Amino acid sequence: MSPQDKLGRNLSMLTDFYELTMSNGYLQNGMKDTVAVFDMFFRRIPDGGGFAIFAGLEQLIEYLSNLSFTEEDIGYLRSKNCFCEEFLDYLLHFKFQCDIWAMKEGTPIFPGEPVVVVRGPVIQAQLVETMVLLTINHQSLVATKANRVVRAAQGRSVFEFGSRRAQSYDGAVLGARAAYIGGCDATACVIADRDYGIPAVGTMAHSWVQMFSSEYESFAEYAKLYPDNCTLLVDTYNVLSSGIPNAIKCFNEVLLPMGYRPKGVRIDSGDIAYLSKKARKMLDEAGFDYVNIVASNSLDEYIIRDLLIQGAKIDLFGVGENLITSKSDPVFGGVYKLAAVQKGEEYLPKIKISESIEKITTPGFKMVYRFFSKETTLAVADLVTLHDEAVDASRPVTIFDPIATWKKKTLQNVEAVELLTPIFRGGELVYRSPELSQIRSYCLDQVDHLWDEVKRFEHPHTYYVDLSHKLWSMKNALLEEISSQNTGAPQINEGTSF
Ligand SMILES: Nc1ncnc2c1ncn2[C@@H]1O[C@H](COP(=O)(O)OP(=O)(O)OP(=O)(O)O)[C@@H](O)[C@H]1O
Ligand SMILES: O=P(O)(O)OC[C@H]1O[C@H](OP(=O)(O)OP(=O)(O)O)[C@H](O)[C@@H]1O
Ligand SMILES: O=C(O)c1cccnc1
Repeated sequence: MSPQDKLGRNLSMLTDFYELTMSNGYLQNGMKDTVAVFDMFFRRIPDGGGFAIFAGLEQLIEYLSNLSFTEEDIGYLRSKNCFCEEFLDYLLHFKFQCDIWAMKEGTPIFPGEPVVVVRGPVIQAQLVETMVLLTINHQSLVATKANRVVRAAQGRSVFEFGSRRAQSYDGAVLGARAAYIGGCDATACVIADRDYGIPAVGTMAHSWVQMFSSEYESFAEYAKLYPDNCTLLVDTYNVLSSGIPNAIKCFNEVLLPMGYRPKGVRIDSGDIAYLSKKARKMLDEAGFDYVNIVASNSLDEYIIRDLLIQGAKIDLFGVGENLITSKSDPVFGGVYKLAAVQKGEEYLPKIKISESIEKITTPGFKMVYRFFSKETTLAVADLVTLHDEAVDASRPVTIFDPIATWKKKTLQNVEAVELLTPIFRGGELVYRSPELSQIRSYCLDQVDHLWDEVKRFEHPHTYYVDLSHKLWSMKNALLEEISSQNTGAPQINEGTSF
């Protein structure tokens, strides 16, 4: 039987066709065992935010640990009439051999820095591109969005309610996982609880209320069944003249006599600020000041922020479609680029040229450090270095903007933390993913170590991601070399790659 993921699927063939044609080509060109280094990085933070959250590593590990090809897969590939038998045999006996370094899940990440580095035989390092990008792009997108929503809620709980509007199964289940990493407290998605241990929660739908001859009866029957977990949906008919009075009646006549404390009411339409304030007053006056008010209905970080500015009395937010699809900015544009090729003991840097400066890749086999101020404990800058370059933070470290090089900053009294952790060595897994709840706590803690200026929604401060002097010099030398080779020749075209 072929290895499977949590939903019973073998995802080894989830790769773009060109990965296979290139890998087949590398083999036929005698380059099969040439060691290449690829970086995954992203260029733009969704929603104009100041940082993103790295997520999806566990699913990438699962995929890479299970990477193997069945006779059926090989038969299918053979039917395409473009792969040589040697390549098909290579796939049939595939054994993963790459080294991988990655950020830990939950780490705040910034444009331009490698978040995953893959080093290994190019035939393999090429093949895994699609899944590296797919898993990390999706979950980082949702974790980033969730973290925005959670920050807007200012300490109030956020429940992820998005399964029904997610883009398919993995969008729902792994979206719930990513949302939890980003700081959501719970999910409505049952399988996400069963398989990932994300607390599953729920209230009731309008259909439940509509199924009974009266709103009160629907509340009373629900309360009798679930007395210790009773949140009533109060907006099916009229929140203030019907829903809240019936909820109070149900609490008094059903739950209190049973010896239970009611939990909450949910408002899912109308002017949520206005209704929540009125509902709070009514509940308080009836002696239920401890009953939570839950709000839902196409919420996002901006509406939540606005509701709180309006003084809405909401204890808990249920957020679905805008979170699970990251509707306002639904693409996390992480890319996977060749950075170096090993030659003997050396790494030949590889660069991808572009007309736009930001799109020129940073060559070389690299490492990323984050500097934390020992005084404030806040993150002050990231430094991308060559992989084996030592960073001595015991002395002042001068960093500079890699484009506007005159912009310099000297960091003193800082601690340097290596951000890329070894995940695979020679194809062997050397990393154990923490429990999901630990990843979530780590994420929230790391976000606490960012400056408020980086965290604001509008025009956040651009966090420094600089290159070490060695790396910057190497990149510039390469650019000089390329431009001198092109002297007299037509302009360097977009797409020129060395
Ligand atoms: N006080 C408020 N300030 C800002 N946005 C709000 C406020 N109250 C509700 N909203 C948001 O306004 C939108 C209202 O959506 P919509 O026009 O569908 O109204 P509705 O109340 O859901 O109507 P319906 O009764 O038909 O369901 C939702 O995204 C909701 O979160
Ligand atoms: O609006 P979202 O942020 O996506 O949150 C999830 C929504 O899903 C439910 O509505 P739906 O109309 O699907 O079912 P219902 O009949 O229970 O209201 C729920 O009442 C929320 O409004
Ligand atoms: O439990 C809920 O209240 C819920 C679940 C899914 C979607 N909307 C609401």
